[in-house]
Amino acid sequence: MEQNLIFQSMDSDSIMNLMSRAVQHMPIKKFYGNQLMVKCIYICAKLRICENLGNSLESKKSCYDIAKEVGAHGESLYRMMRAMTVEGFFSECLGEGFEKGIFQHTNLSIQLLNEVTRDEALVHCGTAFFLSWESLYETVMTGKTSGFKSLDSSSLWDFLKKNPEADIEFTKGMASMSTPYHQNLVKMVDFSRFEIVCDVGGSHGLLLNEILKNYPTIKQGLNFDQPIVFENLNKLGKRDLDPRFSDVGGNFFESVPQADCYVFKLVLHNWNDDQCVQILDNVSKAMRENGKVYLAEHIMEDSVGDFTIKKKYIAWTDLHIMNLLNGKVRSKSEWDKLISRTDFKIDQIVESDQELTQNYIILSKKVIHVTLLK
Ligand SMILES: C[S@@+](CC[C@H](N)C(=O)[O-])C[C@H]1O[C@@H](n2cnc3c(N)ncnc32)[C@H](O)[C@@H]1O
Repeated sequence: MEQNLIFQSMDSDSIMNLMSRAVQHMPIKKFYGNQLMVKCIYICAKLRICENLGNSLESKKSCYDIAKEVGAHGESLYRMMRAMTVEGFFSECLGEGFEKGIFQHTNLSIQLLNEVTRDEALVHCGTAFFLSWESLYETVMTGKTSGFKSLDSSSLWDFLKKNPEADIEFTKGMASMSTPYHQNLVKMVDFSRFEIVCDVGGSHGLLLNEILKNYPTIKQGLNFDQPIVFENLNKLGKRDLDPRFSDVGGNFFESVPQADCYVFKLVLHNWNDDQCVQILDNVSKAMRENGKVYLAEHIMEDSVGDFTIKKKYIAWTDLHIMNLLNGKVRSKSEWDKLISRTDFKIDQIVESDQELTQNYIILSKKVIHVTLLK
């Protein structure tokens, strides 16, 4: 009420000045549009708007021509791209000699020409992740993972099972996000003494394939995941895989194949402690003598000091996993507590010196001393 009276006594220029100063003094407002940009980026990735615009920073094209080629509605696409220019994503060619709706790339939009970046954008900005945030309120209020409820499914995996297109986007996105770290992960530890290596929840199988390429003495590589993942993956065509590589479909809550080395990359962080104990019990039952388990995971650290890219990534990943997957990014003491409930002990933690590569938590079976009583 009081504020309205102030506005009434001011001319419109002063009101604009006041408003723009308010925005400057309230940096909180810069976050409000993030969800809109996420959706716009998803649409650009999905419809390959950026490739259609051209393959260099100099390329220019009418959004109405793009709309025709991708089957979108011209004026709506124009208004979406115009809004994105405000965030520096595309620039609109304005002024003499330009008809309405001609756009040019910027340093942001050009990034979506990269297939890996596009795959990541499709997952991060895609339906499953986007909708799941709708239930964060419930997760925070109840302490129970609720993100999947917004997907009208009993879990993320159930949603992916029902939506083959989203499942393929998820698997391709995981492959794109994983690949940059494979070289480090293969070299950080020595897999040469193992005969059968099983990548549990191996999805696309690219890490296992890299392990096989680097360790010629390994006899067999088993890529273990849900059967539906391989069904969908194989629809994309033949994969370029080592002859020792094979996909094995199954459910790690029931059993895992026999092997002497088990790799789990970004798998146990998706599950709560009880579920992890159940999975590791199945590994314990199947593991050959002197076997080892390699958990490739991020480790939660105290948030003292600078907020590095790694800390930011881990903090958001943890929240995302809490809301959607019933898991967490565990600290060293949380790993100690969890592993103490299993047949395993932690042999060693091999920390990566590369900012976003996971660390290895290496497990072997506890030695059980049996005292024979006479
Ligand atoms: C976050 S992805 C990790 C994929 C891969 N390890 C990577 O880092 O790129 C988790 C994987 O666990 C698989 N998974 C989920 N539930 C499973 C189950 N019950 N049995 C076997 N695999 C499962 C998913 O299909 C998915 O491929």
